[in-house]
Amino acid sequence: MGGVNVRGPIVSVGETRTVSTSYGERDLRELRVRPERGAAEPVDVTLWGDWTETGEHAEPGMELLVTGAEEDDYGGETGYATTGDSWVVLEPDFLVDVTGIRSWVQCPRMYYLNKLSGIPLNYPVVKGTIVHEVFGDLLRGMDLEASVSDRVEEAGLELGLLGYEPSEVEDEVRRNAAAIEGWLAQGTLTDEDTWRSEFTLLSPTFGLKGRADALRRGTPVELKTGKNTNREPRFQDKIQAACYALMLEERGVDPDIGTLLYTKNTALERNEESGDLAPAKEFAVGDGLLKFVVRERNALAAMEWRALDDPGERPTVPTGYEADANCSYCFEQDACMVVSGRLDQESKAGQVGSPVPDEERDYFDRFYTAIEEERRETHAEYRKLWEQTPEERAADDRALIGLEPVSRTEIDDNRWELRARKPDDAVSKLREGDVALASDGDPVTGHAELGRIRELGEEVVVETDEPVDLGRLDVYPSEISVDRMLTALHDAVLKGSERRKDVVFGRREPEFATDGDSSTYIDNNAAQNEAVSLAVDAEDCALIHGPPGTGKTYTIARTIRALVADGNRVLLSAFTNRAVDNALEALRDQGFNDVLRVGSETGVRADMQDVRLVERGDPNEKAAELRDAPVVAATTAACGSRVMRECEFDVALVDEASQLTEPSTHAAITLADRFVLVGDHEQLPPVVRAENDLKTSLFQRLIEAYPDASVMLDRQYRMSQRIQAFASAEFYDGALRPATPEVAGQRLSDLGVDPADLAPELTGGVGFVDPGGERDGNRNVREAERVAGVVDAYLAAGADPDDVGVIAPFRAQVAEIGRRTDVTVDTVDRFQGSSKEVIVVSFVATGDLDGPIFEDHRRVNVALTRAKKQLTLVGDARALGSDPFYGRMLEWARR
Ligand SMILES: Nc1ncnc2c1ncn2[C@@H]1O[C@H](COP(=O)(O)OP(=O)(O)OP(=O)(O)O)[C@@H](O)[C@H]1O
Repeated sequence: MGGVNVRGPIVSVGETRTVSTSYGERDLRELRVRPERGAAEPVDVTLWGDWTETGEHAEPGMELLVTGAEEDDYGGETGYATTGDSWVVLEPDFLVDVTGIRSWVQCPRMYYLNKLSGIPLNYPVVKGTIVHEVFGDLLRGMDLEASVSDRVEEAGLELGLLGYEPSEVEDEVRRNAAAIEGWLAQGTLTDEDTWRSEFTLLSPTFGLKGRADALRRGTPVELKTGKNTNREPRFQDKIQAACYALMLEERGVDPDIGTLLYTKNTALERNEESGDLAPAKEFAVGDGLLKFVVRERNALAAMEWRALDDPGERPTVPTGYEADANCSYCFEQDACMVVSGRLDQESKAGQVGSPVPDEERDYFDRFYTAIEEERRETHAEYRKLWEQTPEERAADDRALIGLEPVSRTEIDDNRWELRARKPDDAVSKLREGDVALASDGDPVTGHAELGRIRELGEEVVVETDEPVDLGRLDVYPSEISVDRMLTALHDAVLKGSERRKDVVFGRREPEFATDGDSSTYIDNNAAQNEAVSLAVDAEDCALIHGPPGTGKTYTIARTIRALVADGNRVLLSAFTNRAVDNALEALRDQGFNDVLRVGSETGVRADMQDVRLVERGDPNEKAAELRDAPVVAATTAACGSRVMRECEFDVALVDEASQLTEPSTHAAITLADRFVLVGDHEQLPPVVRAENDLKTSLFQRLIEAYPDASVMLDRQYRMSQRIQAFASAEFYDGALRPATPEVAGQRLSDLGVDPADLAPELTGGVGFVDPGGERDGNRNVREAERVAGVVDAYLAAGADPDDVGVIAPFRAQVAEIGRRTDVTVDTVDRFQGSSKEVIVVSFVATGDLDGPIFEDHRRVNVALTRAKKQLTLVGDARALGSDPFYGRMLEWARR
């Protein structure tokens, strides 16, 4: 490709004109752009021919990329023009999923509706998934019969919920698989190396991402479980395969054909169907088609840009008029009309139903925008994969680089175990159990596979579908939580009970039954008892505010037992797997075992595996397990899965609710008639990247709106009197107290440590140490050394290493300290929800205060409330003293 690349924000957009050239009449459109991403002086860029259509979607402020442009100087001023080799891309940083383009070319409104409603649980979807799995198995050389029965069994739960018997599904899958087998057996397709299944592709140039079903000799193959008796592939299917071809071209492969495999064709009866029954349909991947794909992608990206950046009254959404589609043939027509009618949106299909009240419509619009902003931030994370050098990415804790591949071993299920040696000092955000991008060293243009991290010690162990020489492991910024927030928002407004909506949308105060029943649930803690009563009596919702160590988990377990005893079916949910499992453990401790844990094998704690719902098995049994369980426990993320969205409950109880965005909370509570939220809005808020309404939890909003629907647990079972005093005064109006004299009077000496062996500032419950030193970026080496010294002093005085923990505000400092000690060192976010006998906090800052721990006092609250018997603060007294809040903290610590 010759020419130059021009990239930058658009300043102005001209009109399309037709001019006579030596090639005849041609259209052109001029855009003014600030190249070098806005750093350079504006220049004119002329889009020729079909690219003028992309120009129609362009608006000032959008980012434009033109590749292979040629310089032209009209009237003395240097400008650029597209050539025959050029690509024109609008908003290249907006990463469109290939499946999104596929629905967009059918109808832009279908793309929008799919985004809102997600992938529902229905038979074609489940069957499609099974056939895809079988396809992958066959490519990897597995026996057909074995694969079919294995994959059908694996889908047991979903099939059961849909009322299907394994034998009928197996028959149907077998018939579909015959198409695959027949095709694989054809001719020369025996050389294994020419095949790849499930290929993850990311395109920085075209702003595309996706996962191709398979590659055959470098050309894309897509599997469709429907029929197609035309000679040609269906248009939208072709577009999908063409997207993958485009991304392959960017990597230097030049696919000239694409293949669609319509597996249902082999299942058709020849005497009843006419037409071309061959399952495999190839098409030529021409330049014209690829350019069409890019133009469609540009139209989509422009719509998404307008949804956020056009100062219209409501976010722009597609109406369907953009497409020349016939709505009466569309499968989505009903859903389309309902969404249009209820949300009062313009739609080609028309509207049914009456609009939801204004406050709900406004809420929908506001959160739709907030979620899309978060999507943009997520895209910015993807971008770092190619914009940052490997070293920058490693320094940012987003990658482990310089791994030395040790082995690649095929394990059961045709999966691969990759092993590599990790350089000693490498740290990152990655944790065991995470899904990450494993690559040969370059995650974008090299060979990369998504895999799950099994071990993260001296050796890194990752499991993938295909073998990779493991040279680098990257954080993979999944869009799934954004997608799930959107479906949860859709469900919250368009589904479920009116009563819940009345409370959530501020139309009615929550109500409570007043049947005079004054059962005692907990006899040694009045606030806990009141909380259980409130939850049991709630006709809409109850809010339980639980400061650190106040027995939230204990109260949750007691509440669930009481609700079940009253005949309720309960959904137990929380932000993290850890909190869900903790609550289950508390239930077990209270003698209640009738629970079902929904979650992946790696997500669920080892001692809860026995109550975990295994999806594989007999459909009827599996469906009954889920439908009949009195208590189902799952993270809020799992509540957004297509299986959980089919479930109904009387009450949803959500722990860690103050860490959830409103839409993520909806994912759990729309599944139930009533809900109970448990949290503490004085601790960590929801973790989101965008600065918008997602930062405030539903818990916080409701507790401020309906204080009468809440109870604060005010007795804490964790900290000594001395330790809890500051948090109580600063965050809980002085209302927090030790639950018992034993809790209040805990001391270091209870651990067998003799305070006489320690410097005075390391004893007495709370202490402060100023090591001097200098903050350097996000670390302070001198302070790290001193923190390690403090830890050593506690250990030397007899403390058990398991009883000591260190909290630091930045991962760099965590690493710095981690190198010098073997006790647990982590950030505040990782420490929320846990505690230690002795905690040492490193503040890092010198001079002035900035950085995450200092900006948000709620983070400090978490850091200061993890210790039971001794809390030692290490920092620069001058820096801390420069702020009133930290000044008070210093005073307390030095007392
Ligand atoms: N009413 C009670 N009587 C006796 N012990 C209790 C009571 N409530 C809580 N506890 C004990 O106090 C400790 C802390 O309780 P729990 O783990 O439920 O706190 P939490 O509020 O969930 O903590 P976190 O702040 O970490 O979320 C546990 O050991 C628990 O058994």
